[in-house]
Amino acid sequence: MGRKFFVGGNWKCNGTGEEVKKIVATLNNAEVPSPDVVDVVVSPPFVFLTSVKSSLRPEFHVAAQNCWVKKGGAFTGEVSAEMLASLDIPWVILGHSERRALLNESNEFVGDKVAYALSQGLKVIACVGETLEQRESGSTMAVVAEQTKAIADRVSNWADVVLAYEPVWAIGTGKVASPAQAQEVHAELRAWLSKNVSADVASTTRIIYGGSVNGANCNELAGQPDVDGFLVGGASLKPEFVDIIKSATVKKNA
Ligand SMILES: O=C(CO)COP(=O)(O)O
Repeated sequence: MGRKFFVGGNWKCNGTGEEVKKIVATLNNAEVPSPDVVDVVVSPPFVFLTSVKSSLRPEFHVAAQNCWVKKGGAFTGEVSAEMLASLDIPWVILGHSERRALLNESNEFVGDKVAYALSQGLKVIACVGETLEQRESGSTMAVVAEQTKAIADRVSNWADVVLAYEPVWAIGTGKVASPAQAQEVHAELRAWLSKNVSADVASTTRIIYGGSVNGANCNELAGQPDVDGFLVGGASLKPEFVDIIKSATVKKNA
């Protein structure tokens, strides 16, 4: 079926210069499956992007955690997609729930960002996910479908998109989705893509899970048929991120 496992590390707003050097050294010294088996992408804060890119082993890649919605210009404090592209930063995370919630990024704004970043040659990790309240009221699928639709309405080529399902209630809480809960939403998202985009996009687009993934729970999650990898927060700052990268072999052997 050819969906290569994908492990992203979202460092969020963490790390000093010294800490970043340590994380990079750990990753550079780790024994991990070959790049034929797993894509590894780490996402440091903007200020560390170029130094991490140049010091990280070449088969691992970097992602920005955000970029501006359109061409750069008089937008103080923002970083544009074309700046990232000009520095050969290959990936960007867009629509993370922390930005949706704290910075009021709407579905439409996130969709516009995804389309613009793709137009500039970046690859996008696009995040969707429901809050606890939404899950408890039974609207999980409606919420993630709406978020995905705002992207699908603006994007025609999905080859450079990875979809990250990150339930808000599982982020940073230690309350990981059960393998069955993750599988259920991933399968429904894939069915949504099949119905609303195309069967081909549904079968080739990687849908990764994020929310309290760690070295102890990654293998069981990776064993789910529609879980194509992870977007890891807290544990991506620790040596156990290497164990999470290794969970790619669970999928390979499944
Ligand atoms: O938000 C996340 C990744 O983008 C997940 O964060 P945690 O792994 O810390 O729960």
